[in-house]
Amino acid sequence: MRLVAPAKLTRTLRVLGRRADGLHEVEIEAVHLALADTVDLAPAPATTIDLVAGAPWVDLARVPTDATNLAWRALELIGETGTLAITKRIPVEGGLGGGSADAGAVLRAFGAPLATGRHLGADVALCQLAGHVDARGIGEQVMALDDLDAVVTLIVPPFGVATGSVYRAWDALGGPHDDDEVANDLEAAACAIEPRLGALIAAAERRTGRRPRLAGSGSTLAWWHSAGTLGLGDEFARGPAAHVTVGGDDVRATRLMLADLPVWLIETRTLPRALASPATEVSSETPSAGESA
Ligand SMILES: C[C@](O)(CO)[C@H](O)COP(=O)(O)OP(=O)(O)OC[C@H]1O[C@@H](n2ccc(N)nc2=O)[C@H](O)[C@@H]1O
Ligand SMILES: Nc1ncnc2c1ncn2[C@@H]1O[C@H](COP(=O)(O)OP(=O)(O)OP(=O)(O)O)[C@@H](O)[C@H]1O
Repeated sequence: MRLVAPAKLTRTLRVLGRRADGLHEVEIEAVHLALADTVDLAPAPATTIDLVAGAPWVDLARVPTDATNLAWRALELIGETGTLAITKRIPVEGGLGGGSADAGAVLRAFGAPLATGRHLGADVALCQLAGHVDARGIGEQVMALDDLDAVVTLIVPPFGVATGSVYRAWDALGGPHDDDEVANDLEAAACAIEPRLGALIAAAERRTGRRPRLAGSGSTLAWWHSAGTLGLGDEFARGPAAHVTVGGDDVRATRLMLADLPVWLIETRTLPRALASPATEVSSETPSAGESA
């Protein structure tokens, strides 16, 4: 069984405050993208994980292959075992819910109730539901919204940001809020702990005239525009590229230097909820290791 595990992208992320247990109350509107991991699952008496890098920006060294992998934990939670072959395309620690996506895909395939994955992570129910989602509480109270059709352009920096550190920085900064229509209350906190993010946002705004916003807790940045609209369309004509197709939707990517950092520029689009299902066709072509360096 081949499962599609789409990346989640927050459109608005408001942090309402810190609870007594240290977790934060949030209000999130998020979509899922054609940029997706695939999880090939086959029944077996014991669980094993095999990882494949499905895109050159994926750092497999940071993904566990033991019982701490969120896909393995999801299987364990519902009392199943099997071989999991995960093709990672979602950047690791990119704020796009990579681990939660894989766990959510496993839970969705078995029709587990949405509350099942809450102890695996605040984002797991959101990823299990897929499509366009509203999330409240610590992110685990989810509601399906009508599909939202949009093209997005992502900047994937050569570093990740740990979610817990970003929420702690939000507390330390006194809980800043963001008035933008595409608000992310965690952006200032992420920039405080990772100054290269602020430099990338400024360089990206200078280059395109539009400010990209932080995805979730970062480190990915996102514009809700096509690369063409941003004047970046020509970037895809040269240099090493990666190409992924999910349900007929293309994900195209290329290398770019921004603020003296080598980043990946990825154009993708929102994936309707119905396509986050086992029958969806997924394929990818990635350049050789030499080209992707
Ligand atoms: C930033 C978002 O990804 C936006 O969708 C989520 O709010 C975080 O979801 P997640 O990555 O699934 O987060 P978890 O793995 O559950 O939590 C990682 C850490 O982030 C902090 N955390 C997470 C969610 C939340 N509502 N409040 C928090 O304070 C906690 O320190 C927690 O230990
Ligand atoms: N299946 C998985 N894929 C990726 N990372 C996993 C997986 N299972 C566990 N992890 C762990 O989760 C950590 C966070 O990776 P992930 O890509 O989920 O971060 P993220 O996208 O920033 O998360 P979020 O957006 O949910 O805050 C990794 O460093 C890794 O150790």
